[in-house]
Amino acid sequence: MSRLPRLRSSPDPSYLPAPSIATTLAFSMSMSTLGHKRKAEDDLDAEALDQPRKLPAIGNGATARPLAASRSALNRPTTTTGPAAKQLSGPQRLTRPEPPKLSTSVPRRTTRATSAPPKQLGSGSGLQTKEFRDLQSQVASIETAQLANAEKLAQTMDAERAKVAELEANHRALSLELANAKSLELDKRRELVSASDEIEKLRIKHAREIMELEMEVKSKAREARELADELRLAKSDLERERDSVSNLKATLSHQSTSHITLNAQINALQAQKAAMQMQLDAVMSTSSDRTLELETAYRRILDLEQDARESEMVRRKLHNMVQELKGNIRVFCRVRPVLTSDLSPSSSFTSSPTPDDEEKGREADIAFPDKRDHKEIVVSSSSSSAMGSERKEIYNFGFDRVFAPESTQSEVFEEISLLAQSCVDGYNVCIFAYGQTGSGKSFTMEGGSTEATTGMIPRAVSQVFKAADDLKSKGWEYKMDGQFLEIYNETINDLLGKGEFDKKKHEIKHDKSGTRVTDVNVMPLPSPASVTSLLRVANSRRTVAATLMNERSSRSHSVFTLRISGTNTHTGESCEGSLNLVDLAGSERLNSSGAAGDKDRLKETQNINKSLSALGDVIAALGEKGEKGEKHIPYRNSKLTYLLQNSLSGNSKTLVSAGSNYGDVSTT
Ligand SMILES: Nc1ncnc2c1ncn2[C@@H]1O[C@H](COP(=O)(O)OP(=O)(O)OP(=O)(O)O)[C@@H](O)[C@H]1O
Repeated sequence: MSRLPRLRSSPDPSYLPAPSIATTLAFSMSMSTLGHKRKAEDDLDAEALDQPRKLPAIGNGATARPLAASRSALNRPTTTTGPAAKQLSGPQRLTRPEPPKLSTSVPRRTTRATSAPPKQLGSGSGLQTKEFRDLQSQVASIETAQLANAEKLAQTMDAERAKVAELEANHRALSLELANAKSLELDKRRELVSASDEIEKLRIKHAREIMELEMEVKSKAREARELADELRLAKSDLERERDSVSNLKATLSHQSTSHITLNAQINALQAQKAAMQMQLDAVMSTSSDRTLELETAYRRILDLEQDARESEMVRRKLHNMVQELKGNIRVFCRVRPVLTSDLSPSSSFTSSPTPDDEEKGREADIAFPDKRDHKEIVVSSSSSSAMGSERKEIYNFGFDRVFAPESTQSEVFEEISLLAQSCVDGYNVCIFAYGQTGSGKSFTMEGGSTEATTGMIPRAVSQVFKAADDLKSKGWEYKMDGQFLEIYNETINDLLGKGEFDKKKHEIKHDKSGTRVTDVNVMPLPSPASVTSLLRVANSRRTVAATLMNERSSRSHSVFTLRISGTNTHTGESCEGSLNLVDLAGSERLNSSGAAGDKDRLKETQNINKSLSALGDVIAALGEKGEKGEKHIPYRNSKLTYLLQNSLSGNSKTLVSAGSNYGDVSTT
């Protein structure tokens, strides 16, 4: 910023007042005193010229005038001629004025003294005259000198007047210059005022700029802080990046090693590939032969599949023939082992005779003499006569198969498994578990909790699923559905339903599509596991109504029916079979069941016996029909036989597993 001259409120000592005319005259008159000062002023002026020019203080009056202006006026070139011009052309020469001479009036006074000499001289001696003359001569010389001086003075006066005139001219010039200077000063003052305004504006602007700059500085400081934070973050990022770079470098070096290893492996593999390519070429060269062979084999497979389908049909026929030869109705006898519970005083084991045995006064024993075919069972009983002699009776029973107490579930199932295959082949199969309460019917049908004791129902179901799966390769696809019914007092209950027992009326319908029971749940069974869950549901539904010997489950027939429908996608054949697994109600006698004195139990037992004898009649009639041809089969005599009509008639297979314990063999 440019430095402007400072305004002054008081006159600066370096400024001299402008000389007035009077002072100029006085100045001229006292030149001698100024002579020695002139040098100093010149020096001062020279010094002032060297100094930076200063402006007079505003309001100091027009009298204040810088000497420099006067000097410059004096130094200004002029066209004036004459002595003044000569003086003005250079620095003015100031001369010491002569001392003032005596005025001309003095000689006039002297002349008057000559004409009238002092009275003292007139009365004196010659000496005094001489002195007087001397004095006169002196006066004369003085007067001469005075005259000379007066002339000189006149000349001087003229000179001074000329000087005065010159000074007056100077004065006028200076006044003019002063006026010019004043107007210049006014201009300057105006300039100064405008400059002051401008300065003020600049100050305000400057202050605003300072403020803006301060704000900018603050924002810059904030930015700097933010940048510092960012820098810190960037540094930490950089550190992390450095770490990761070092890790990457380590990984890279590791990868480089791996790369080298891989390159080596690639080279080895390429060599291997080349070798394999050669092998491939060799193989390709023989592939056409192989393709031909494959086509031949494919045709052969098609032929074999056709053969297999035909064989399957043959197998079905043969299988059925075998089953028929074995007998469409078969009866097994299974004697369960003695249990610890049988050894209790109330047990029916031989060591503790049943009321019937005691009634007859005899003990029963069982033997299995047919060790090869297992078809015979011998029951012997001994009794004492009234005379005290012992009488022994022996009964021989023949069955399609006898299972001794030590027989396992899998051995029993071996005889049944072929019937499961018959179901898949489109035949109806009925397997009955018959016997007294506790003779092992449920054990045989449902089994125990271990794999070894798994019963016939789960095994048969698994077998059916397996057989269906095996036939898939021959184009057969099967669909399975299941239902579980209970017949109690000649009333049908749905064990898969939700309603109360004995309330809902279910009717049995026979039509072309098969047997159907109204309002019962038929569940799709996609896997053996779904059958297991179905059995669990059914068991949880079975009502517990205790009798003297067992529960309601023992006093009702339960019928599990698995319906199998299959279609052959290759041949378009279809078949429908069913597997009925029936756990019959206990076949105990009225007096042994304890039902004789109980009206409800009596009705229960009568219904059980009626339905069991109806089943016996139907089976017997079916057997006779096979031998003699047409015969009426009394299916309608019980709900059970009517329900199973389709599964007992025609080419159906029926198996009765008669369960027994030692004490009850005679009843079986
Ligand atoms: N072959 C066997 N091996 C071992 N235990 C058996 C056998 N048969 C039956 N049992 C056992 O005998 C008892 C009675 O069997 P189970 O309940 O099967 O008779 P049930 O004839 O079905 O009786 P209910 O008519 O009351 O149902 C059960 O504890 C069962 O485990």
